[in-house]
Amino acid sequence: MWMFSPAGRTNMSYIYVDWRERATMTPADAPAIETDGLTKRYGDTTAVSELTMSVEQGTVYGFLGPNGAGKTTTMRMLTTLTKPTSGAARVAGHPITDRESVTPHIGYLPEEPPIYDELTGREQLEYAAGLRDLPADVASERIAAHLERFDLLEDADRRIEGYSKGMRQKVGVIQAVLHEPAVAFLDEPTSGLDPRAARTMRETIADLADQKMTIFLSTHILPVVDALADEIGVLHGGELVAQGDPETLKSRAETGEVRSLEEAFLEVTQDHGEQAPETEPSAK
Ligand SMILES: Nc1ncnc2c1ncn2[C@@H]1O[C@H](COP(=O)(O)OP(=O)(O)OP(=O)(O)O)[C@@H](O)[C@H]1O
Repeated sequence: MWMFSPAGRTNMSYIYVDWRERATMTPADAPAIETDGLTKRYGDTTAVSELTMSVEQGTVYGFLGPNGAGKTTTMRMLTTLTKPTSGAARVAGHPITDRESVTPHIGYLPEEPPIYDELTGREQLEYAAGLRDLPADVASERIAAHLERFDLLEDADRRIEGYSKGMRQKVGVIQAVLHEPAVAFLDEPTSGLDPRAARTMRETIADLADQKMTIFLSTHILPVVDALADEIGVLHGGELVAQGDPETLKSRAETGEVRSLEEAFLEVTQDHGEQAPETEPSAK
């Protein structure tokens, strides 16, 4: 269980009292995520091809790729929502074929957060907490703290049907991490957020990682990845075409020259001629 520090939102520091419970869910030496030849085909389309990767516990993994690269398909396989055609993966130490074992340890923010228009924000989060069997007192404390952090307290008792896209996104993210999963899969978490909310989101992700939650972060906003990721993987045409820590990816092996993450991204994905990714702010 966690709570805000007495200084509240101003110093943005969470205090997680009970993170050990989460940390022990994954065997101490097991990677948070490991895949071996993970492949998904839809008819003639190979969405993900022979993906082999490993993500350490308590790290932020930036998962990049142009549109159609296979990022969502990968996340859907790792969150047990779709079955691989071949290959294997373990999340939090459990094989993804064992859905019941994996799901208690993961949270997922998909592109469209699964929320109900007819509920209020607070009811939606209480519902999500109930699905995760959180005790009511723990749930209400966490919900209140998250709502405050994301500046949603005033709107918490309004129906979601009247929420903006950004407010929906905030609810979606909160419900993905409310149960303090070992691994959170976040697909474009800053989507629709204004600059202040986007900053809160980045700080929240950093805090969660500090408290040993593994964050699998997919976004086209490269500065967010540059700021947060311990490791980056670039998917292209379903294949992992580059992997490493941000500094290694940005330095050109031959010359040692350091380029921006955007330049590195464009270079490793240039063969197939995709457009430049969305950036924040625009690079030139
Ligand atoms: N249910 C499906 N049926 C058929 N093809 C699919 C399906 N889901 C994804 N694909 C195909 O798989 C490929 C990878 O799609 P995916 O949505 O995983 O990419 P992405 O990297 O998440 O893209 P974006 O950045 O645009 O969200 C694409 O060619 C897509 O058309």
